[in-house]
Amino acid sequence: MLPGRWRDRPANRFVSGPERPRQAAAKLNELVRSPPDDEQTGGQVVRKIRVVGAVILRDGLVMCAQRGPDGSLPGLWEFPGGKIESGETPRSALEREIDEELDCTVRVGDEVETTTHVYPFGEVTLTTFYCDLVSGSPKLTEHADLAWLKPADLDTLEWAPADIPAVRRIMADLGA
Ligand SMILES: Nc1nc2c([nH]c(=O)n2[C@H]2C[C@H](O)[C@@H](COP(=O)(O)OP(=O)(O)OP(=O)(O)O)O2)c(=O)[nH]1
Repeated sequence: MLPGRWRDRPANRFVSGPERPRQAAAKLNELVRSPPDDEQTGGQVVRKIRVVGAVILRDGLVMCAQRGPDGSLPGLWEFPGGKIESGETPRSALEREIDEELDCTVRVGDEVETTTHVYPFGEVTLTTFYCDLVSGSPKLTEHADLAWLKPADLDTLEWAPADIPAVRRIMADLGA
C-alpha cells in the first residue's frame, strides 16, 4: 500500500501515458542532433551563419575576391561563395554560389579549413574547399575586385577575419 499522499494522487499527475516520455526523448534527441540556427546565450540571440568559400586554383595561383563597399565586411578580401541554403550540402552550395557569383563552373575538391568567427552581426562558420575551374572563367559580377595571387603573397591582402586560418593553411599547403 502506498502512503496516503501518493495513493490519492492520480496516476497521470506527472506523466499522462506511455507516449509522453518517448515524445519528450524524441524531441530532446532532435534538438541535440540539429541545434537551432539562432542560439540564445546570456540573454543575447547569436545569429549562426554557415558559409562556404572556394579556393580556386589556376596555374599555381589562388583567386581572391574583394567584398564591395556595401553590406558586411566592406572592402575585405574573401574566398567567393556564400551561405548554405536549406537542403544543400556544403559542396552543392559552393557550386551554386560560384555559378551565380562568378558565372563559371568549379569542381569542388578537398576541404581546406573550417573556422568559426564571431562578428558583431553573427557567428560565421566558414568552410573553404580547394576548387578547379571546369568551364568558363570567373567574371566580376558582385565583388569589387578579383585578384590571382601566388600563395606566398596571400598575406599581403586584408582578409575577412574568418578567412585568416584558411589563408595560413593554403600558404603552408602550397609551399609558400
Ligand atoms: N562568401 C564568403 N563570405 C565570407 C567569407 N569570410 C567571411 O567572413 N564571410 C562572411 C561575409 C558574410 O557576412 C557571410 C557570407 O554571406 P554572403 O557571401 O552571402 O555575403 P552577403 O554579402 O550576401 O552577406 P550579407 O551582406 O547578407 O552579410 O560570411 C568568405 O571567405 N567568403
